Amino acid sequence: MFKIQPQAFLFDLDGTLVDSAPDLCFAVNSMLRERGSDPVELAALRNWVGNGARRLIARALTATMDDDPPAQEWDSALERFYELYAERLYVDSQPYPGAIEAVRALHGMGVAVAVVTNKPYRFAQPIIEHMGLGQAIKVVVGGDCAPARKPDPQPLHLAASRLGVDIDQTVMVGDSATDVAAARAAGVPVICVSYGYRRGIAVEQLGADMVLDNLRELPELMREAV
Ligand SMILES: O=C(O)COP(=O)(O)O
Ligand SMILES: [Mg+2]
Repeated sequence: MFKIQPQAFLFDLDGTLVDSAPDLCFAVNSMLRERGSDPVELAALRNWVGNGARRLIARALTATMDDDPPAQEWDSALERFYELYAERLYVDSQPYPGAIEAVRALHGMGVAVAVVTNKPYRFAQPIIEHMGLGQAIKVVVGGDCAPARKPDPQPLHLAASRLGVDIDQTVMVGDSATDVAAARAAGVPVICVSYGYRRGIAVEQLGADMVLDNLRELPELMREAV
């Protein structure tokens, strides 16, 4: 599959390494309740994650209000969500099966690992630490770290440069069309997981170079390619 033996993997976070939707949903619903709105279903919210917190809140407000709220209300809803989510980053969130062992195995093989997420850095980094991956994941690029978020390729370039590897020596691993588009824009191969948050798009429609059901398969592929 790989034309090159990659020096680094760039992992998406939400929907790829961690099922973060339950804690996101709790914070979104706490915010909505405070505003007097009805809560949203976890199943619906899973389809709204992946384009950053602002878009998540915009989707939640649009789904629960008859009319679009005034601009300053979007901002205050987002700020309140940030406060509520900060208190609860990993109460019900779970790493996906195989994710932790895959990252550790790649690290042990001398492959550099970064996370490139649209989640704000201040939320992403503690989740990675909590999963026990703070040592293995050398670089975390959050949605607020580069001038633009995925699907723009800039966060991938930033991650590669912080890792000290050429972008051509990296492979992106993600769960969504956003990740595939960012990888294509950066000209790097992309692997998608068959689970995660895809906004209703079938995994076969994403146009990934490879689909994996479990990230545990990734270090095996690297070993086979040696
Ligand atoms: O949209 C978000 O906040 C996070 O999304 P990502 O980790 O899948 O990039
Ligand atoms: Mg994702």
